[in-house]
Amino acid sequence: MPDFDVAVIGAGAAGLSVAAICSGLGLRTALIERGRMGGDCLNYGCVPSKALLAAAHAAAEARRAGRLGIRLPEPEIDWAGVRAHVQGAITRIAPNDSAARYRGMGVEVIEAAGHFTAPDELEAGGRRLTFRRCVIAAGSSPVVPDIPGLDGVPWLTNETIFGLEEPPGHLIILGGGPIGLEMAQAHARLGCLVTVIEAAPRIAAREDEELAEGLRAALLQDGVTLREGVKLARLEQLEPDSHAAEAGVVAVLEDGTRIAGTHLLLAVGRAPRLASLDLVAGNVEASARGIRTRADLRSVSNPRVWAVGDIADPEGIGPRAFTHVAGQHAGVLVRSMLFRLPGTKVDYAALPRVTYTDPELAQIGLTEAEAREQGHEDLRIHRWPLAENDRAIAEGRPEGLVKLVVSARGRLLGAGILAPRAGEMAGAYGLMIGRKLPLSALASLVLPYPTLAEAGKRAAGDFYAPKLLSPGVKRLIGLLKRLP
Ligand SMILES: Cc1cc2nc3c(=O)[nH]c(=O)nc-3n(C[C@H](O)[C@H](O)[C@H](O)COP(=O)(O)OP(=O)(O)OC[C@H]3O[C@@H](n4cnc5c(N)ncnc54)[C@H](O)[C@@H]3O)c2cc1C
Ligand SMILES: NC(=O)c1ccc[n+]([C@@H]2O[C@H](COP(=O)([O-])OP(=O)(O)OC[C@H]3O[C@@H](n4cnc5c(N)ncnc54)[C@H](O)[C@@H]3O)[C@@H](O)[C@H]2O)c1
Repeated sequence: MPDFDVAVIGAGAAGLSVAAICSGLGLRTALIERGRMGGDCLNYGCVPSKALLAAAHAAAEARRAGRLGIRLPEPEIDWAGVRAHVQGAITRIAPNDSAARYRGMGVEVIEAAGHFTAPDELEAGGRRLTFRRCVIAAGSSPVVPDIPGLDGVPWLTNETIFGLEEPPGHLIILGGGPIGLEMAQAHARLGCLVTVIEAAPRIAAREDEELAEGLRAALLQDGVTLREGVKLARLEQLEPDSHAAEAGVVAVLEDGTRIAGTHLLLAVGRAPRLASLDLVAGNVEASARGIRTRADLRSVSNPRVWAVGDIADPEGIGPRAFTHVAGQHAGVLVRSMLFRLPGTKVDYAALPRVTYTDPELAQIGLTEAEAREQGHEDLRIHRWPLAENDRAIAEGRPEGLVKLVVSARGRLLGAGILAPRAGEMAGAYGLMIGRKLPLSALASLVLPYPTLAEAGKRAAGDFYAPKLLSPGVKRLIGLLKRLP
């Protein structure tokens, strides 16, 4: 008889969801965590980043109130107050993820590092435990790139930046993906100089080019300096002298430009946390992208093992590092591991992602470029600019757009939104794509007026406009008007 029905390694978003479900279904469940309960999302990711952005956006609202005829003085940034807000948000949410709460649910929480000792056995905190099923939910950590000089300079990652006691004078950010861009706007709006260095030709390289263009304009407006399509040659230590008030870092670019900053943030991607798990002992195959699993998240090599969250690499398509994907994975596990339903698969067709800048950039399903790469032909692209949306105009925020990627037969493949709080609009598009609803469902939806969401409905309506206004329909109306 194994000690546990299910042993979960990692108490981040993925592991917590799995442990709660398993224990709720009456399984003897162990949850092994070596760091802080709640993992990255609560402690070093989503929660502190969104809390910091909220403070930054409040400062920006005050600065742009002049657009509405309200003149406010330049806001004073109380960094200690901002930090208290960020830490307060973590503290307020932490009880939901706490060891005490999970023990109360009947989960055996082991606060130690865990690793395999055999295909059906783990060691954690000096204790050996056997399991029927093991779920690896050990997450990912920031990539530390191999850059000459990095060893000799101080640097930050998402694990350390939220702990800064003073605001950075000049924050240099390596990487213009979601972490880099959210942190760039947050710090710029809180009064720091910010330079983003992005090796790819443009920031937000994965996002739709038109939407990313609008985001770029917003960041430039906030005073962020963007260096795109340029590589970092090396880093040098900046000693304090009569010119530089503070010690710091000099980023030397391949084109010879030297950028002196007080702090350096690494935001160049994530790597799965495989090293400490002793996967060989567990007969668990992995690659640099994560634990290799089948579409139902079961390990390809050890049938007792599953992987969820950032560390999972289902069918070689690579991880999708989002908290809502961790939740989706937990749902897949219920069907595949617990109920043994055949044919269960992860499905990312309707997956949303949001960069929580202002405006937010939300993408649900495929971008236009992704749809073309996947071989979809005869695509219809329908846009509606916020400049044509009454609510956006009334609120003085007419920058942004909704862009729909539609098949010739009227099936929504993807939706991109650049708008304030765009993420709040993602749900309807996820439902449309996930449930394969025809575009007419969106075009005929009655939405409250005036809302930003109407922009999507207008874009969908555009698909039908040529058919509605066709000569045939006009002829039919001409005939019908003669009827009494
Ligand atoms: C700055 C930032 C902002 C983000 N913002 C968002 C956002 O707004 N929205 C969104 O959806 N996603 C966001 N993400 C991504 C999101 O945080 C991750 O996708 C999510 O946290 C992954 O959850 P996880 O459970 O897979 O991993 P993690 O949260 O990393 O949890 C894994 C846990 O396993 C533990 N662990 C590792 N190895 C062992 C071991 N050997 N023994 C015991 N314990 C171990 C770790 O200590 C950790 O607590 C953000 C990420 C970052 C970095
Ligand atoms: N709002 C959200 O949901 C949110 C927020 C933050 C992070 N996340 C998750 O975390 C993941 C990681 O985010 P990220 O921004 O670190 O990674 P990323 O992989 O999304 O982006 C990293 C960027 O760094 C660039 N880069 C790589 N090496 C470089 C170098 N040496 N010099 C300059 N640029 C370089 C890449 O071209 C890329 O644009 C995201 O993909 C996402 O899944 C989500």
